Amino acid sequence: MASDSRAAVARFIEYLRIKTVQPNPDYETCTAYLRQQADELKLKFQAHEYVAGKPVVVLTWEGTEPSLPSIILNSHTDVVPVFEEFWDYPPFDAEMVPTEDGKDSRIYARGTQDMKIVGQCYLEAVRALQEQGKRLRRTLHLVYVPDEEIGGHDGMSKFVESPEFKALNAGFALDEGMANPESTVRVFYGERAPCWVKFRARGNVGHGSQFIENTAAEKLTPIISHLMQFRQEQFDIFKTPNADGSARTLGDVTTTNLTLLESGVQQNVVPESALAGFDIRMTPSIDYQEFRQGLEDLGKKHGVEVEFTQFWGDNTLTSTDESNPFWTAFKGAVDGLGVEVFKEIFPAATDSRYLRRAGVPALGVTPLANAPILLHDHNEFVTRNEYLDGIGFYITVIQAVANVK
Ligand SMILES: CSCC[C@H](NC(C)=O)C(=O)O
Ligand SMILES: [Zn+2]
Ligand SMILES: [Zn+2]
Repeated sequence: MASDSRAAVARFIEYLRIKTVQPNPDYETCTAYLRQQADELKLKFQAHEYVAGKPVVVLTWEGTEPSLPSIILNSHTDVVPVFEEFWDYPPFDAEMVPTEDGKDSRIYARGTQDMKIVGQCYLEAVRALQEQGKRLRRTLHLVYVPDEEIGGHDGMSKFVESPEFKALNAGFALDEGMANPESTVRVFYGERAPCWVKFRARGNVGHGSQFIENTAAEKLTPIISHLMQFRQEQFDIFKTPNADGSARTLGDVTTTNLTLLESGVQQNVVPESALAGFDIRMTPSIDYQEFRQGLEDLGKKHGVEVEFTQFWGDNTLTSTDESNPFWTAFKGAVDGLGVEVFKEIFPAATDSRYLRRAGVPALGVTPLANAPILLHDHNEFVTRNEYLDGIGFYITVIQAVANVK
């Protein structure tokens, strides 16, 4: 833990108060804050703008063996919008509210869980290690990316393609995970891939009182039925326990949701067009290209246009066995802390997918056990002790992975 926990909490609060909220995040103030941190910690500071106004900030602490592949400690700086009227405390004040037993305080702010706690813990862990006079073998790059919450297309996606990224010579990365109401810390070694597909049907029009044939809705209906049936099959699998009796997780199955329906102008007019859009998340064990082809064939069979607005075709997983020395180091460190980890596939999409596809093994971890899942929710909070324990977690874990030989 940091030697001065009061100051560590004050810095977290300062970070939380920066309104990096989509759709107009204040990245300028955020970058100034990170520059200040870099100055205090004597870290090399770089800000790269692959898209104007959307900085990727890299803070570097050189290791004693800088030729070894480095460690990326990644976090995104943006946060999702709020419905302020549903919050008990202003979402960008980071108010500290004592818990009922008086032993802790809740810090309420958008981004506490997702994921400013992680970004600030990295900084505090480096500060504590420096105060202890430690040097690490491998170079650390604390990477602060924009726009993860809207897909990372102008952030991590562009960064991993850049010469600046290649120059980092990264060998391993830590990124975000998710809180766990259970007692274990969730560790994500892969992600489900987004497949966002739209089916647009066009058909005959006419008076709503007639038997019009080949209407747009008539063409779209079997497609919706087909995908709803697939949804049910997967849901049934999800509800069936594993052979060892444990519950399946979302990462084990493919989910399908009908999220867009557009059609119609007036109730007695048969519409010319109808659209159904689905948010499908593919579990990494299926063949993504085959799945995509199946959707294209489905559209063709019913004479309907198919458009993929998002399709992630890579299912690289991070090894969680002895073949990956960073996993061994990570697991040994958390075991030493008495923390039990639960390995999972992340149900949604994070910037880790860009890192894994670029060949950098990544683990997604947010050290919040016995904590409600509040990302994107009203009244998002973490407690002061969770934050301070998080710093302790990273002090141990960062040393372990950065000292891998
Ligand atoms: C396909 S880009 C969208 C990214 C977003 N990420 C999260 C973590 O919510 C999602 O999975 O919906
Ligand atoms: Zn996040
Ligand atoms: Zn998020």
